[in-house]
Amino acid sequence: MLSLRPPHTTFPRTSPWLRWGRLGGAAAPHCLSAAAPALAPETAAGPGSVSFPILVNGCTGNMGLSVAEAAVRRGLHLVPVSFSSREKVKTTIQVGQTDIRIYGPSAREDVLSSVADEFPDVIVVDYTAPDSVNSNAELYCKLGLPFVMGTTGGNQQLLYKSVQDSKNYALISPQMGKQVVAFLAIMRIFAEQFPGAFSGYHLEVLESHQASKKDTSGTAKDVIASFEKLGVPYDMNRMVKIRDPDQQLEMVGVPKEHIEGHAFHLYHLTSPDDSVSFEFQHNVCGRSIYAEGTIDAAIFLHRKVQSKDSKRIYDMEDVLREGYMR
Ligand SMILES: NC(=O)C1=CN([C@@H]2O[C@H](COP(=O)(O)OP(=O)(O)OC[C@H]3O[C@@H](n4cnc5c(N)ncnc54)[C@H](OP(=O)(O)O)[C@@H]3O)[C@@H](O)[C@H]2O)C=CC1
Ligand SMILES: O=C(O)C1=N[C@H](C(=O)O)C[C@H](O)C1
Repeated sequence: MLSLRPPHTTFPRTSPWLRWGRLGGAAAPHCLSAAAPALAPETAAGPGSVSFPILVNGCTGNMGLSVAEAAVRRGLHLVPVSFSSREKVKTTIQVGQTDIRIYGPSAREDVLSSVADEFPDVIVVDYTAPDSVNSNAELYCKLGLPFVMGTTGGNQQLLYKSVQDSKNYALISPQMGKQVVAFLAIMRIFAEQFPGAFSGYHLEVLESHQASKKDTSGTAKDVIASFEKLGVPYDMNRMVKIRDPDQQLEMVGVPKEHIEGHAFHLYHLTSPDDSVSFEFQHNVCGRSIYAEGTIDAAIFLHRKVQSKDSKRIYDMEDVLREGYMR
């Protein structure tokens, strides 16, 4: 969403969400409280659709579970194993008709190695934790398991290097939601076409996520990279990260039912003399947009592996451009 205020309006340089809060939520983002309707299996797995094995790592977490459920809805074959960071976890999780067995870290390599033998066309999806990104990716690369990395954080340079060195296939993106992916692409193109167009402007970035989110929004970092090319330097430490549920309800305007799963982002630009301002927002409630996008990504990557495409590393812009996103 882009809003242009009339010139000669002085904006506060901090907390536009607080300003909205004071406006009684008039300009606050709107979220539907009902979850997005699930696709009927018969539609999802209709003629011409693909089916292949998919292993979702991180099924004990919110995204992992949502992706596993979406995989079943879309007619993919859910491999009945997943992993935890905890060694003593004796649990199974039921997704559709499948009981997923959760293994601890010490079993990871053996179990994944058996999966690679048993399901040679498997795609692994990773929704774990920022501090697992690199070690998990290294193992997938070592075993030649193509993977979709939805988990944010970690050492991104090292992540790309692991994939490059191993010649494994991977799709890496901090953002799987189709419309947000399109927004990120537009910002990238905007910056390429008009480098420095916002020189001298001042940028404020606010992001609000569920309290359990450990890292800074990877999506916001991506958008900021475009703003920097547009001429606006930004110190990541200045980003306002809201994790407190009371603030989210009162200041940000997150619907109560989405306090435990939301991603609200606000970018506010002001000209040097405060006479012009821009605001961009993308506000997501729930996780269905990411889960569906992740399945699109897995289908895309599966096709690339099967066709032995010479390109090995992809992002969601590739998926969007090739028309794979629903
Ligand atoms: N790309 C995208 O579009 C999106 C990305 N994300 C990212 O996905 C990640 C997960 O988010 P979310 O599901 O909300 O977080 P959760 O905390 O709900 O889930 C993460 C799960 O990962 C498990 N886990 C942690 N370390 C490991 C490990 N080494 N191996 C296996 N499992 C592990 C944890 O389980 P346990 O305690 O049992 O170890 C936990 O249940 C975050 O980085 C988030 O930023 C989220 C939404 C969209
Ligand atoms: O942890 C989340 O929830 C999300 N993480 C991703 C990110 O860090 O950019 C995507 C979205 O913001 C939801």
